[in-house]
Amino acid sequence: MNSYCTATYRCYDENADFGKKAAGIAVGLTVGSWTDLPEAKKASMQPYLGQVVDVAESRNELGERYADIRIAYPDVNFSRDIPALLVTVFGKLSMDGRIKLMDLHFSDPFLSAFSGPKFGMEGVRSLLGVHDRPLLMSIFKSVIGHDLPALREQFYKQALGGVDLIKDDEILFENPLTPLEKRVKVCMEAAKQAEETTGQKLLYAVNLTGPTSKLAEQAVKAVSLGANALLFNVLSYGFDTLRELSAHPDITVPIAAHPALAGAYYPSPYHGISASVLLGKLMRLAGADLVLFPSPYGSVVMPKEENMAIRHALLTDQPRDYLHSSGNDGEPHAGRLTLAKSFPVPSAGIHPGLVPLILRDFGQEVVVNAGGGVHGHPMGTEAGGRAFRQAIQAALSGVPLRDYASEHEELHAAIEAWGVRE
Ligand SMILES: CSCCC(=O)C(=O)COP(=O)(O)O
Repeated sequence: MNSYCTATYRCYDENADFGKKAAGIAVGLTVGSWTDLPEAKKASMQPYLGQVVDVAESRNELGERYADIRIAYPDVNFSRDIPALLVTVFGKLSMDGRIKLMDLHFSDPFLSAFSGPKFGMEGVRSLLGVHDRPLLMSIFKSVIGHDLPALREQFYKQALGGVDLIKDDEILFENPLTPLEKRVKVCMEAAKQAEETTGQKLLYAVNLTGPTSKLAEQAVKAVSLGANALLFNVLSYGFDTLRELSAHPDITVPIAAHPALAGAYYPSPYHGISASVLLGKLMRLAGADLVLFPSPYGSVVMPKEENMAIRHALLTDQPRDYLHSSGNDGEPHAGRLTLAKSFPVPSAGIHPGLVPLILRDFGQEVVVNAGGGVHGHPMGTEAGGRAFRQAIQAALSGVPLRDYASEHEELHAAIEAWGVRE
């Protein structure tokens, strides 16, 4: 029986016959010359022909005419990898007028080729031993041009503040002052030293950079030197690179996906790929254990409904049928598999006064993440981490931040500096 992956597009055009447009896509991105073929040839091409599932015409709030078009693509047309799927459903089409890829549905056979996140949200929690609250991540800031002792100092202060994860800045690449090998060594030493004081485990996501052909080797080396997490700029390398790293048997640490370049894809209503596909479905499918994306509250703002759609894509159960051999009769049997959940990490311009909003929208299934909001704290980096932990505790207890701050000086100072949005 044929199986299909389905793509939904929003296509803007004042005059187009959207039914014709949809048929053109279904044919053009699959068998190509359908209309010119003799009947016998048409019949033999049928299994490879895209199918128009739905065409729903409407107008937006500006009065512009559009249609949501759904096309099913036969799995037989493409190999089971993300590059092949994306080139099929949105390769040439991405350049053909005002059209945006809004959603993707993966067939079970396609999905069965992916293992998804190796750790996922629960795996990350288990590594840290924290299951009853949102996690807190801080970001190295002002690291370019600094040497190893300066980096170590910054790491140590962040760790003492009670954060669960520390990530490199995504713009920290291989450099003579703080090369990855040395960075991992000094930072993991600082993590150990801080743990003696805080009693808290910590993951350090070191930025994996350099030529694509060397990435796996670099990652394995980082892990062998003690790195316990990786940061990866997924969109500059491609989803399949993430999938390879995530599936690599010797890369035994969680991978945090950075959204750098995502703004070139999702913000326009007329072009690109929706945020929930780009930073939700595809990141999870490719194996990101944590996914960073702009929040609706901070300095780089994404509309709330898009944020919630990403959240849904990262967290919702996606049971899938798959075939495996039972080992007894050698026959394939249907089983049930679910991709592990990816931890949502709404980011950019986050400060403690925003924590109640983050928890309201994401519940406990979230990593609160901040760079400037930690290091820019009036009492310093360590106090910055504490202020966030206090804000999380207040929000979990249902206590207004200002009330909680009356007995917690770090939170009080953060609120004085940046205010509260509840
Ligand atoms: C746009 S999401 C990525 C956020 C990020 O990587 C970052 O460095 C944010 O830093 P901030 O000082 O704004 O917390």
